[in-house]
Amino acid sequence: MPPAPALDIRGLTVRYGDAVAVDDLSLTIPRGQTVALLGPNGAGKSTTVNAVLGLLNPTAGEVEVLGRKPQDAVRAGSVGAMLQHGGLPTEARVGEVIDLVRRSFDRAGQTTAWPLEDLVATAGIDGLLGRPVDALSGGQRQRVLLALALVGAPPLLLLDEPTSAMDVEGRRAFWTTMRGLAARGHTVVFATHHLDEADAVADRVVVVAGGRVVADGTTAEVKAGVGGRTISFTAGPERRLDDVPAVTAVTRQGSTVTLATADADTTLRALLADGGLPDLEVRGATLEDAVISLIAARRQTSIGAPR
Ligand SMILES: Nc1ncnc2c1ncn2[C@@H]1O[C@H](COP(=O)(O)OP(=O)(O)OP(=O)(O)O)[C@@H](O)[C@H]1O
Repeated sequence: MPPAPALDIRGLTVRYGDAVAVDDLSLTIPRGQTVALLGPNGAGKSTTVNAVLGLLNPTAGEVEVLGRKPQDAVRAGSVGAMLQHGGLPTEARVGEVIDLVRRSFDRAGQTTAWPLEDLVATAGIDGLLGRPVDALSGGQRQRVLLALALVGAPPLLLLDEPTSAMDVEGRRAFWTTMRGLAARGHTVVFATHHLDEADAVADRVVVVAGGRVVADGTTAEVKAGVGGRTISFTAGPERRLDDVPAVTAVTRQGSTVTLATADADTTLRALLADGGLPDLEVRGATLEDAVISLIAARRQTSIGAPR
C-alpha cells in the first residue's frame, strides 16, 4: 500500500458562531511537496493550519496527518509548526529553551532530537544561544521558533507566515534552509503574503478565499489560469489610449504606459497601427496578478451567495 499522504483534509468546515472561517475545504498533499497557502487576510489559512495541528475541533470534516489523527501525529513528533503567535518562555536563554525541547524529544523515545550543531546551523541561530529570549529581534525570534519546529526532524513542517519579521537576507537564508529540507524529503506547507517567495519556493500553490480553495496547481498553472498579459511601452501624453481593444486597465507613470489586456494580439495590432511602441515589453501574469484576480472573482461570486 502506498504511504498515507502528508496531509489529507476532507470537507473541513470551521465556524465561529455565525461566521464561517473554513468552508468545506478539501486538500491532499503528498509527502515531499512544498506547498504555499495563499489568500487575503481572513481567508482561513491559519484556521486550516490550526485544524491540521489538532488545535481546534472542526465543525465538520476530517483531517488526517501522515495517516493519523492530528493530535496523534503531533504527539508522535511528526509535525513541526511555526505559528503566527508562537510563544517562547520569557526569562530564559535561547539555548535553555532549545535544550529543554530537545530533551523532551529524547525522553519520548519515539523521535531522536536533531543533532544540536546541525540544528543551530540549519535554523541560522548561531550566536543566539546565550541570548535571553526577551532580547531577540522579531526576525531572530522567528529563527528560534524555526529551530524549535525542527527539533524532532519532523517529516511535516507547517509554517504560518514564517518570514513576516525577517529582513531580506534572513528570508533568503530561511528559504535556502527550506529547500534543503524539501530535498531531504520533508513536506513543507507554509502560509504567506509574500507571493514572490511562494513563486520561488513552492512546488504547488493553493489559493484560499472565503474559506475555500479557489485555485490549486503549480505556480505556472495558476498564472496561466489568469490568461491576461501586461504590455508596457513609452509614450507621450498626446497618445490616446482610451479605446484600444481588449484593454482592461491603463496606468501611466511618467512616460511609461502599462496596459493590462485580455487579448495581447488584438491590443498589439491596434497599438502598432496607431504608431510606434518604443521600449515595448510584454509579460504574462505574475503570481500576484493571478492571486488578485482569483480573489476578486471569488468576491464577485460570493456577493449575495448564501454561506
Ligand atoms: N478564534 C476566533 N474566533 C472568531 N473568529 C475567528 C477566530 N479565529 C479566526 N476567526 C475568523 O476566521 C476567519 C479566518 O481567519 P484566519 O486567521 O484563518 O485567516 P488567515 O487566512 O490566516 O488570515 P491572515 O492572512 O490575516 O493571517 C477570519 O474572518 C477571522 O476573523
